[in-house]
Amino acid sequence: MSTSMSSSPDHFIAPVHTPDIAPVPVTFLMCSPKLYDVNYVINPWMAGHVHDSSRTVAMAQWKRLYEAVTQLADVVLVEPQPGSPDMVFTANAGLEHNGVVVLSSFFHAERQGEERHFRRWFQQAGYTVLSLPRETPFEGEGDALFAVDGSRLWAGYGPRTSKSSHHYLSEAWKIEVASLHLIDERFYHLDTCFAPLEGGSVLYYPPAFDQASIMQIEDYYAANKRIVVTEADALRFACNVINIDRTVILNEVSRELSDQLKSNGFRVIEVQLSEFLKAGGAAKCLVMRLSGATH
Ligand SMILES: NC(=O)NCCC[C@H](N)C(=O)O
Repeated sequence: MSTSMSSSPDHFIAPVHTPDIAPVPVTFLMCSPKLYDVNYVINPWMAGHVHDSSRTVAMAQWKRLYEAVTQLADVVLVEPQPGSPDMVFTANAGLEHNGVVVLSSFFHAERQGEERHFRRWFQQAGYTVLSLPRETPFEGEGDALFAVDGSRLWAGYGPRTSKSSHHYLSEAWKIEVASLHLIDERFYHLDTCFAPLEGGSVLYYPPAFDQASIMQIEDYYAANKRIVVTEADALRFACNVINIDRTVILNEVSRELSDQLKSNGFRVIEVQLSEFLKAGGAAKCLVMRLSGATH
């Protein structure tokens, strides 16, 4: 079922139909890099890398990530589509919770073509799909992350997602949304600089946020629960982690950070993802968390 959100938040109608989806522990949506390329520049990472990535190397790196994820969770695949080279970054397809997907409304025209492919996939899989107006950019899980206890949604805004989209997210799941302002173009999505982790800790790079946002993060997470990432590790996409129970899967990071994660009780799996960094993404961008799927 597809439901369209009206252009005015006042007229937003919450979904009335949630399909029966058999719950599975955790499922991730991934997309093969068969058609991956850096074709345009919509973030600072892509500058200087147009057509500079190797699809062969990207495929080998993606397969290692796929294998690591499938050891711990189910993976479902969406078919890559010609003309959508960034589709491999399925985190940006939308945000799903309880069988409801709020579909992304991409800021850049270069990625807007992905929307119909992801919409079709979610509809065929039985999700209720909600759409945002074109003038309300929202980039899915790239900019919206649930607190691990589900008590709130952390949502980024600034370079891509608009703050006005957060109201829709709050309405979709009747959940408190904490809005965080991203102020560094290199960290243009929330999932490039912030990761709530199992056990109630958080991995983050403070300079990516304005002061009010840092205060919100620090009000929520006690000092001993905050794992602050250095700029060098942030630039290795250290915050871009796939967290499944006590395991974190991420790009190669410093020994210090890896040891810190281990001393916080995490098993650390590092997968080299250099080809995807050229487009501005890493481990977490390459998966979308789903609470249920029909196939
Ligand atoms: N950070 C993410 O969640 N995804 C990476 C998206 C990379 C893509 N080239 C983009 O700029 O939208």
